[in-house]
Amino acid sequence: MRYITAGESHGPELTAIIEGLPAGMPLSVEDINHELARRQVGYGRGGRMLIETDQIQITSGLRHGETLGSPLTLVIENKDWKNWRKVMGIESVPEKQKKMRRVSRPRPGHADLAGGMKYHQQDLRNVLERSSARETALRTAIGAIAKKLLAELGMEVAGHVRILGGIEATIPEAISIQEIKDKAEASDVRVVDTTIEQPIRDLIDETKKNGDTIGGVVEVLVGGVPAGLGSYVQWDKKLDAKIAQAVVSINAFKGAEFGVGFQAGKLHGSEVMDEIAWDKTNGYTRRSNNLGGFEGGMTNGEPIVVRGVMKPIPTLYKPLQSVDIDTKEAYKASVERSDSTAVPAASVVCENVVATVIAQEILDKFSSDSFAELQEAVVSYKEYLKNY
Ligand SMILES: Cc1cc2nc3c(=O)[nH]c(=O)nc-3n(C[C@H](O)[C@H](O)[C@H](O)COP(=O)(O)O)c2cc1C
Ligand SMILES: C=C(O[C@@H]1CC(C(=O)O)=C[C@@H](OP(=O)(O)O)[C@H]1O)C(=O)O
Repeated sequence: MRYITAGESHGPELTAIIEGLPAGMPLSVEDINHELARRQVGYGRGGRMLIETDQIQITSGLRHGETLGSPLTLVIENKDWKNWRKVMGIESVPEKQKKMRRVSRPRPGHADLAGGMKYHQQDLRNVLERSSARETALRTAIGAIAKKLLAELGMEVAGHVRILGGIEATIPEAISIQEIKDKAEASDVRVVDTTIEQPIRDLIDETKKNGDTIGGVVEVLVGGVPAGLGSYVQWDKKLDAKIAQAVVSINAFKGAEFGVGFQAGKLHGSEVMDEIAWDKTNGYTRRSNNLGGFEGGMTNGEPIVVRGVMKPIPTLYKPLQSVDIDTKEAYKASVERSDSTAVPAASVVCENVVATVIAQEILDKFSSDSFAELQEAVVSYKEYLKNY
């Protein structure tokens, strides 16, 4: 399964084309809209989310609630477009109009300066429109389809915020993936640990008042994944590496780790490796899941546990020092309407990009022209694993 996304943040709409979904998979607009709505909420977001009500239009690849196996086209309208028609029009316009909302003082941490230099652009809006995380609405929509596919095959995905602006959540050890899902859903900062909800909201308010921003760490868990997805035989077949790429490709994400992750550098082997056990009902199991479900670039049958770190939002209402690209004089960076933090929303994006990579891997491994064929293949593979 492959996909491509298109669309500017303040253009008329966002579009994605997905190819390689099996035919006959049940899918509804509601499945996708639910996920889009989850991405839009979250304490700390700016004014844009009050304008948009992201809704999917499916213009190909679906008939009577089932995929056709042909390319699926997704469209999301940008409601804000009506406020930007003059700035974002596709027709040629007089020089004066071209300068409307021109950006010439690049924001440190955003794509503005590097993008302007690379693409020979003198209006940095031509960079920021596409580098904006508005695009993550589409990746969430694609992930919603992936999640639907995974759910039909008995795999569940949950995501939550572990750290926001330095405030860290404590997670009970025995918590199930379903509980994480439900608890994170019930909170506008998407934390499972209710004791830190208010302190986080207070910190976001304080940060916003100071014209500053905060980042954090999100965690995604995937349960029910069979052992043997991904491979050690070639570097680019390693599934943990593909997931890491997907996580770090989310705007503002700077790193990914699995299981104990970077802590592994401080621990002994005896504290990290997951001891192997076997019983008749479940086949092989592990006594711990320190490696986050991966060995040799392959799933090992334990839940996948992956975390991503998001840097603070680069646009600051109290802007940092920059340089005007016309005069080369020192100026404060430009200020665009912005979020104070988007970590809760990004936890939803993270769930969805991870789900997409796993769905891609499953569609690669098993016969999947039709959904029935895929289901049968997965059931029989799981049975084989149990008897291995
Ligand atoms: C859901 C989400 C919302 C974001 N909102 C903003 C925002 O309002 N303002 C901003 O400057 N950056 C925002 N970002 C981050 C920028 O898109 C990102 O920093 C920028 O594209 C540069 O890419 P990089 O940080 O990955 O290097 C957001 C990111 C995500 C995931
Ligand atoms: C539009 C979204 O996020 C945007 C991501 C973003 C950025 O620079 O990445 C900047 C802001 O855009 P605007 O200036 O239009 O408010 C965010 O709102 C979205 O998540 O759908």
